[in-house]
This record gives sequence, structure tokens and C-alpha cells, in this order.
Amino acid sequence: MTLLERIRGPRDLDDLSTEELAELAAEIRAYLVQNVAKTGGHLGPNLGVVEMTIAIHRVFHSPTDAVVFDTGHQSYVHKLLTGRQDFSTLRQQGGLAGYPQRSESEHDIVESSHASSSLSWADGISKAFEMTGQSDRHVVAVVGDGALTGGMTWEALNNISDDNTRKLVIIVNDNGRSYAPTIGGMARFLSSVRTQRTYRDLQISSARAFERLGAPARAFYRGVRGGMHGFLSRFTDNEALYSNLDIKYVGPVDGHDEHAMEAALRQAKQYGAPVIVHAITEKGRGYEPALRDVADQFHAVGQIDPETGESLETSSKPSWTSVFADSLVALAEENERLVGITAAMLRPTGLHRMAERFPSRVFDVGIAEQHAVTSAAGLAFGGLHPVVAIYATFMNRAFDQVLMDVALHKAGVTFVLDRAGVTGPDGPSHHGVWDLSVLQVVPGIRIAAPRDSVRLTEELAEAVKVDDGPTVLRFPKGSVGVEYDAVHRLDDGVDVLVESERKDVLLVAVGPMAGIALEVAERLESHGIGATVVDPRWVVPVPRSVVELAGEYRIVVSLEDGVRVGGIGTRIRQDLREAGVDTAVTELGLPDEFLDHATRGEILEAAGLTPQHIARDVTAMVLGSKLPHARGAGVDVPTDTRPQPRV
Ligand SMILES: Cc1ncc(C[n+]2csc(CCOP(=O)(O)OP(=O)(O)O)c2C)c(N)n1
Ligand SMILES: CC(=O)[C@@H](O)[C@H](O)COP(=O)(O)O
Ligand SMILES: [Mg+2]
Repeated sequence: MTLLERIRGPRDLDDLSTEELAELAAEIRAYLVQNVAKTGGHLGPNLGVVEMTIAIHRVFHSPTDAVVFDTGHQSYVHKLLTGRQDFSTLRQQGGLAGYPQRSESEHDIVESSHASSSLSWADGISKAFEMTGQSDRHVVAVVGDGALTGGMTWEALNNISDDNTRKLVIIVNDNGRSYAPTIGGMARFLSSVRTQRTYRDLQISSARAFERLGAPARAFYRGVRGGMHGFLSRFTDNEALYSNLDIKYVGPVDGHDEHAMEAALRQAKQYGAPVIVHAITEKGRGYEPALRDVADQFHAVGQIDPETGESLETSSKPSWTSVFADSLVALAEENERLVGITAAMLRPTGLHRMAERFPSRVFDVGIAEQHAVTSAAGLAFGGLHPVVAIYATFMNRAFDQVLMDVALHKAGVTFVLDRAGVTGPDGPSHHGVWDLSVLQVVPGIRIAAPRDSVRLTEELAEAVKVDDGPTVLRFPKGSVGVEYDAVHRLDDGVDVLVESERKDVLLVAVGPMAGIALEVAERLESHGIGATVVDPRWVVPVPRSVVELAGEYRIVVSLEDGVRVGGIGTRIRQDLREAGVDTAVTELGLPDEFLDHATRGEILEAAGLTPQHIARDVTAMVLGSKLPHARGAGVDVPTDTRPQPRV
């Protein structure tokens, strides 16, 4: 039995010797490489927190003490130490989640993978502990240097620093990277602390650290007290501005020295007050292929060869992301007003290609989507046309900025939402299924959903020409599919993909759901039911010709890779009714539920969004029987009495 197998819970760590702890760390690293190589996952980040996580669980007693991981992608070691040592089903349907999940363990608290929330969680939990007679319980938050660039962490620090009675330990997991090296003033400061001395010989007591680190460290944490202003004041050394520190600082500590980490955490724990422990770590630690990966040190990998790190996944088709990347560069060649903005995801969103070609026209703002959007409004005010590339799920965070900074001011900003729709293995907080419902209420917004790579290029070109309001392009994760040419295009840009003489069913396909819609149409025709498929291309506002066409059919079926509630189908129904068109409408989409991790196909199947399901349901509806209520399908049974089609 290996040491790791002996660890059935955190308390089994307590009696291990220093040598055994080092051996355990080595076993965990080997386990991570061997297993994540098979399933894919966040290998780099987890290799960087092995010793840290061991130390956390030796010093603090989870679940009595609450351990919160920011973003949560670095919680594999935590899982291994808290009774979950079968990673064979990691991020697979019914298997281990790639993030903390309360249904898996009492040791798991924050399930959302949206970054920069951990300190707010910790602030709330520690307040509650104090107010409910549980003040002996500690709260530990693990926050990365990347997550620290998110505004919520500053909001939380500003509050935490106001009350130094709470037992709250903030571990800054500083590996200097988000995907790429972390940007901004904060990162520069952390880097200066990291490089100012060989941190191994630095004392870990806060008092001594200030002496050795001097003004920058003091100013930085006083910046916590006074917000950004204090942080910037480190250059003016206006000590008088700030009173005592409210958050103690311990470090920097070698995050891979388990003994030093434990010592720092024990020191922090005994303060019984908010303390920052600044740990210096290395993403991908101990695994050469990750350390050699200049892009993102194996932040997230697919299936790889564990020996070489080479990807075992190949695709003959380009990704949606790469089609966007190349299309944008081509447009930027012709239009010098175009600039790109990313929130710490330059390569994942494809903006790295524009950055390589036009380095001064791409901005990485850190994990700061709200700032990205409002800064884009500023760029537009200044005469530029920003393209904000962002994963659909992270767009949720910046809704108010889209509404009140971009749309209210009619700013010409284009949002390119990658990973729109069901993504799959990253679970409920990663599916990009809310953008269509959330964004369509923004006055003046125009939303496009390209069905294939040709339309992506075309609709991006159309979007960046709009300078009097926000435009949105959304497309899914992964490789592009088949290209679907239109049989003809209506005068308002709607593409007719297949047209039936018999006006039974009008299928309105949003984006890549066109493929499924065409298959459904084929099946319906084989049942003697006439089906026409249209792709609006621009789905918000609903094109006039969709409303007009609908009046000629018995049933309209909308199909979208987004939540059905408040989706495009709802909008179509509303527009039809307002136009006096009483054609029955069925909106097909995802249920308004949190969808667990699984493959995209498995999730669409479970939601009834397959050609078989849809054709069966629509056939039943057309033949007049009540529809079996497919999950995720709203049904408006037709009242139309026109002659029944041949069966
Ligand atoms: C709001 C939000 N935006 C973007 C992301 C995508 N994302 C996942 S991990 C990551 C980098 C995190 O960097 P850091 O906090 O330093 O953690 P590390 O991976 O270095 O351990 C980003 C940008 C996210 N999870 N949440
Ligand atoms: C944790 C996080 O938010 C990202 O690392 C995410 O897992 C990346 O998703 P993709 O693999 O789809 O780029
Ligand atoms: Mg980092």
C-alpha cells in the first residue's frame, strides 16, 4: 500500500514524518500526471499546490475549519487528501468533478469556477462563524495571483481589513501566472517581492518581512486598507495616510517546502486574525513537459502522453477559436480602429494571434471582465472599435457594464463569446448557456450566432462595422462542424437552409444547432411532414422575415444551445404574438438548471436536444397529440385545424 493510499482523510496526515511527507508529495505528483494524462484536466495548477495543500490539511482541521479554493481548478490534491482517490472518471458523467463539489464531500465548499470570489466567500463564512458562536473555526482561502487581479478580491480585502477579529488565513498562491504570466501592478509587486531576495532565506514573520521588504510590502497591504490608492502610494511613501495594518503578512514562503509552509500557516493560525500567507509556487512543478510549456504550463490539458506531455487528441477541423482568431487578424489588417481585449485568456480566446501581429492593439486586463467591458466603452468613446473576447459564462459577470456602460452610451463594442452553449467537462459554472437570455434584454444589442466557420467570418465582419451599439457573436467550444450553405438568403439576411413545399413546420436554428435542425427536417419529411429550416444568423433582434414566414406554417420550432427560459425561442414567440401571428411555437433549448459535468453530447441527449427526440416530439405535435414534455422543451400545442399531413 502506498503512502497516498493510507490517507483516507486529512487526519491521517498528522503522524507522517518529514521524510514521509516528502514521499507523499512525490506520490501525489506521480498520481496526478498518470491520471490526468488519461482524462484531461488542470494538471499544471494542481502540480503547483501539492505541498501547500498537504500543509493546509495538517495545520487546519477541515471540515471544522473551512477551506475555500478560488476558481477551484487546483483542488485535485485536496480531493486526494479528503477521501477521493479514484480519478479515472474525472470530469466525466457521474464521475469526479473537476472543481470542489459539495455532493462529493463535506470538505468542499465553493463549486463555482468563476475566479476571484474566494475572499468574499471567506469574509462571509468568517463573519458567520463569529456571529453564531463558532469563532473557534478558522477559514482558509487559497487565491491565485491571477485571481487577485479580479476586482472582487479588492472589495473583499477592503472589508476583511476592517475587522481584525476573524480567524481568516488568505494563502496567496503566487506562481506568477494566470494562463500566461499574470499582468498588472499587483503582479509586478508580487514579482518584486518574489525576486527581491532569494525567498528561501527570508524570515516568515510579518515584522521582519516588513523590515527586509520595506515600503513596497507595507504600501501593498496598506493598499488593502485604502484600496487602489494606497497600493499606488507606495511610490510616494506617504506613511501618514495610513493607520495600522489590519491584515498581517507572512512570507514570502517557499510553497514547495512543506515544512516552511506549515510553519507559516501555524504562525498565521495563532494570530487569530486576518493574515495573508504569501506562498511562492510553480505551476506544473515537478513535471518537465509542463514547465517547458511556455503557453500556460499545462494549465488545462486534454489527454496527453504522460512521458512526453504530447497531446493525444487530434482534430482534422480547425477550432471555432482559431477561425475567429484568423478572421479578426484579417479584419485588423484593414481596419486600424480594431483593438482586442482579453481577461487573462489571450490564447484560450485566440487573441494571441492578433497580439502577435499587432502587439499594441491587444490588451490583457487580468481576470477583470467588468473592467474589460467598461474600458471597452472608453476605447469606443475614443474612436476605436474594441473586440472583447471572453468565454460566454464569464460574460455573466459583466452584464451591468454591457448594459450601462456600453449600450446606454451606444458604444460600438463587439463581444465575441467563445464556449457559448454546453461545454461539457468543466461542469455547471462553465456552460455558456445564459448569454442569449441575459444579453437579449439589453436595449440596442445585436446578437449573432454563426452556424459554421464561413458565417463566423462573415458575421464578425458585419459586427465590427456597427458603431452605434453593442454587437455579440457567440459560438461553441471545440472544432467547427460541417459548413451549411443556404439555398437562398432573404433580404434581411436570414438564410434558408432547406425549404419544404408543405408549410407544416418552420425550424428556426440558432447557430450550430442548424446541423441538428437539418437532420430533424429530414426525419419529418420521411414522416410526410413538410419542414423548412432557416438560420437567422443575427438572432437578436429577431429578423422580420422570420416573423413573416412563421405566419405561413402550422408550427414554429426554435432550437438553441442556451437555456430555453428567456431564450431566442421566447423572443420569437413574443414577436409573433405582437405581430398578430398565432402560429404555435415550440422553444427547444436547455432547461434552466445547473448541468453537471459530462460530454456535450451526453448533456444535449439528456435535454432531449437530438434529432431523434425532436423529430419524434414534433411529429407527435403535428399529428395533433399532446407532446410528451421533452426536458427543456416548451410546448404550444397547435389549435390549427388545417388538413392533417399524410402519415
Ligand atoms: C471570472 C473568470 N474569468 C476567467 C476564468 C478562466 N480562468 C480559469 S483559471 C484562470 C487563471 C487563474 O490564475 P490563478 O488565479 O493565478 O490560478 P493558477 O491557475 O495560477 O493556480 C483563468 C483566467 C475564470 N475561471 N473565471
Ligand atoms: C478553470 C477555468 O476556468 C479554465 O481553465 C477552463 O477550465 C478552461 O476551459 P477550456 O478548456 O474550455 O478552455
Ligand atoms: Mg497563478
